[in-house]
Amino acid sequence: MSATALAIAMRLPYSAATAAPAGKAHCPPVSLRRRTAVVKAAGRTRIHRLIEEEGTVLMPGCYDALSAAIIQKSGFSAGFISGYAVSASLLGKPDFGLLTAPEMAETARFVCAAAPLIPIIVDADTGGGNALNVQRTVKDLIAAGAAGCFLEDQRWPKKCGHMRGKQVISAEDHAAKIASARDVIGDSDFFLVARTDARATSAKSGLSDSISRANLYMEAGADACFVEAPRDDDELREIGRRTKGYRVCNMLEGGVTPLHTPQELKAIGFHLIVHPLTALYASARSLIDILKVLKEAGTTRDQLHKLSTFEEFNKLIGLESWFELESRYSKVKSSVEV
Ligand SMILES: C[C@](O)(C(=O)O)[C@H](CC(=O)O)C(=O)O
Ligand SMILES: [Mg+2]
Repeated sequence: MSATALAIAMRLPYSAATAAPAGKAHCPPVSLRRRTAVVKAAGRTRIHRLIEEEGTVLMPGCYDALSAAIIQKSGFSAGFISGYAVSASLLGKPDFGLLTAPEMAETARFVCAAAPLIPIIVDADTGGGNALNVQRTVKDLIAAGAAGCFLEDQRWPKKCGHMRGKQVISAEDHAAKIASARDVIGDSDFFLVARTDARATSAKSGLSDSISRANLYMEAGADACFVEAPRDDDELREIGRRTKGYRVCNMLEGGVTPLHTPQELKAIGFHLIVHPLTALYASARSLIDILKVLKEAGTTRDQLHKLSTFEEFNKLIGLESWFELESRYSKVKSSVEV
């Protein structure tokens, strides 16, 4: 029996089943590791605390430093870096498995620095490969300052959860990836969401398959599960009833899942509500509209109300604090010269 299968059969964290034999051991004994896992499951990350305080946490998706700063300024208590949106903004390409894990980690560094007051969960897609690649990806995201990630069970090259043509890897292989992520997270303040895309693989059995997968991934060490792309309210309710632990719901404008408020989703058992594309679609809409004006009229002077003002924008990115810094160090310089 493989280590993963053993871990799953024994309902142990994968790490416990793969611990080195006594004598060579560099891992704590199984009993200790299990206890550690229990303590972590009780949840001591920023995201656990937010869920405990707020019940449901509404997380808009961002795609760069500026959109993250605006999310923080708008008063949201957490944010999400959307793979779909970064693929679009950084590469100008669809969510089709083209964005790489290092590109996302680099984006996460800029985003987390631009919104330091709120925890940011990152879309890690499939984690960049197998269980070993997952460890590198998660380490890079922790180093970038991220507060957690989503890790999905699609076969690479993946696609946006609401597109056709998705495939998934075996449940056991993804459980191993979740266990491997859990091991590398250790004591870091990092929240692990296991996503399954199995709903789309069969109209008949997709929902029950994705619910069993979500529960398996929870046992492998995830903090929350995310069944992607339920089709209607009955399916949302079934996910709320039959999956374990904290649950993520994806509210994609134009996707296959009906849109709901956090209160409505709370009532059926969801905790983290992602609006991954609201900011991206709003920016695209407003760019399309104003650039049309500029192209046709050759000026924006009659449409200035559609733009952020010079003052408003400079305030948004904290210009005054940079003037203050500049003057502080100019004084130091001039006193040295005198
Ligand atoms: C959440 C998501 O993974 C993302 O990249 O933002 C996407 C977006 C979406 O289409 O809702 C996904 O669901 O695959
Ligand atoms: Mg994604």
